[in-house]
Amino acid sequence: MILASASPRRRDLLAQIGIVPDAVLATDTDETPRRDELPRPYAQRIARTKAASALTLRRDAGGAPGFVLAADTVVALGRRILPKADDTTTARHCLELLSGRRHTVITAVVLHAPDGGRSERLVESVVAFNRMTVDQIDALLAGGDWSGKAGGYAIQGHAAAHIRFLSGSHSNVVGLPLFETAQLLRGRGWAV
Ligand SMILES: Cc1cn([C@H]2C[C@H](O)[C@@H](COP(=O)(O)OP(=O)(O)OP(=O)(O)O)O2)c(=O)[nH]c1=O
Repeated sequence: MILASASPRRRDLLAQIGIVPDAVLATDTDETPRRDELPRPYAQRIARTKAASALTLRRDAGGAPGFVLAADTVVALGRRILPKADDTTTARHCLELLSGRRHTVITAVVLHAPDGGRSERLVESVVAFNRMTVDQIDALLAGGDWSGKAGGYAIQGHAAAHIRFLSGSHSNVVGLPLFETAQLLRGRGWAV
């Protein structure tokens, strides 16, 4: 199996259910949303692109057919896609928007099977942040675990101290919904 993701979280989550990919391929996918693109179609498009790129890379390298798994996680505030935070300004902006509100975390999972078949799932969780003070947001930013995370926070990190509600899958928020991923794999003949 190839995991088409640079995310160490996805590797750890897969390991949690006993799956160790044979290779990890970070694809060079342009994750810029299209104009007026909505969160669900966006997550699906990006996950499909990551999977297709990994498939092409593997074929070009003459690799034998196998499973290719890709995912994309998006933090959505209504119809709005929050960015993946790569700097404190972006992370602060996200946290100010999320403070005191509920939002949706969407992960699109795409699985290519060795026989050429493809399966997909779109999984959603609802997360609610308590209202945060400026000092609390500053402390979260100082923690640094927001870096590279959709919406500028990590539920598995310091932000958990401010999350009062989660409905749905926790692993979905961290980057790979394990129950649904296991279902996809079983459906294509992988014994999970
Ligand atoms: C909301 C949230 C996101 N995240 C992570 C999951 C994803 O790794 C990341 C969203 O970006 P993604 O583009 O889904 O993934 P990535 O950039 O880490 O890796 P790749 O594109 O190579 O597949 O944010 C958390 O770890 N915790 C959280 O609470």
